[in-house]
Amino acid sequence: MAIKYELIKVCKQSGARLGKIHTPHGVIETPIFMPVGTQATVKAMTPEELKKIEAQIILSNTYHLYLRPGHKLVEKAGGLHKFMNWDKPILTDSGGFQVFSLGDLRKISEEGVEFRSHIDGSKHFLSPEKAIEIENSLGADIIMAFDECAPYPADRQYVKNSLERTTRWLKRCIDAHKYPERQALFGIIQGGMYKDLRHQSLNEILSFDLPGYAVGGLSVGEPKDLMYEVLEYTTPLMPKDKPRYLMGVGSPDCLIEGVIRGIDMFDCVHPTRIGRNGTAMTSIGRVVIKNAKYAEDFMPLDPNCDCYTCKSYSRAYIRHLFKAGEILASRLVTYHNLHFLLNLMKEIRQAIMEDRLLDYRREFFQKYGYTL
Ligand SMILES: O=c1[nH]cnc2cc3nc(NCCN4CCOCC4)[nH]c3cc12
Repeated sequence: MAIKYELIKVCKQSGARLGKIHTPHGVIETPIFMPVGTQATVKAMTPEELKKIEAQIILSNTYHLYLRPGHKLVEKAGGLHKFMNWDKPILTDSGGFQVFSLGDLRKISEEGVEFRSHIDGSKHFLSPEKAIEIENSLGADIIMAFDECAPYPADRQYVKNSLERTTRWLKRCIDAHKYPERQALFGIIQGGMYKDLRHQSLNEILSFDLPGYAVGGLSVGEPKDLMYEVLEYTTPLMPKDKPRYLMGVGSPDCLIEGVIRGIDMFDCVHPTRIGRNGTAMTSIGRVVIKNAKYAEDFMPLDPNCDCYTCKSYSRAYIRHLFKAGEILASRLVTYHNLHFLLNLMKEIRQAIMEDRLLDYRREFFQKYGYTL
């Protein structure tokens, strides 16, 4: 088996789970947040810095690496781990989501999707077989099936047709997968915001015995409460002995709410993307550092944080770096934001261990300024 999920404990206060995923590149403690390294780098971070903040697994994008530098080149380099000098677990998505959201989508058919590259406009075709070929070349420990993430909103019939095609595509992914013993293929549950369609997709995807499953089709612009509602009638029907991955999530409140609803794995570009724009996630809410009010503020970004950025620099200095267009600006706030989310997950794991996750949520929300 490419990976083994070990369920350690279920929180008495909620559906939250504490677990471990054993992979060929090491163990992942769940619930976990996966920093996104789209083009074989978590932007502005070195692998050593990622290890310093205790990142346990990172995500890379198949669509981007196929277009540039090409999956065959990465394979020649010895695979993604060697190419990017990251010896811990890696997860790659299948590229489907990026094609729908980035590429100039030309047409979608039973065979796959034809699109133009967002880099040079060149024409390409991605199918379940092609996606798996690319992911096999990249060599990630966990690879995602080629699916369609239905847009939001979308009408019932479209969502039904789309989820049924995603199921047919999953079968083709399984048949095309060359290394099931060392790369764990996860299926992705679709079904939009329709309870009956979610259950149909769940039954179809779970009919394939896979090492893990993702909840797709969420974090696509729907209200957060709607996302929580879909999770409430989806995760309880997922296998307890397999990891559950909520794709594209997210912000601190969504991470806590997702864990409470039984999710084990999360990824989002949020902390790194807003970090590069100078927005810091702190224990007392967001700090938009370019704001003039920080010009002579010699406090750390987050007075309650013990990360390198917060121990070494002031808000005034970091604001100066952004105003001066210095590269270090992005690095310091990215470093802090990732540390903030990874530390949040560590505190969540501790709260599950002590059966006090709902208390933790209340305390965090009060400090962070969320409303329950
Ligand atoms: O069904 C899916 N299948 C395969 N990959 C996905 C990736 C996904 N990513 C999001 N949301 C990401 C939303 N981001 C939030 C931050 O800003 C960029 C977009 N939702 C997603 C759904 C899927």
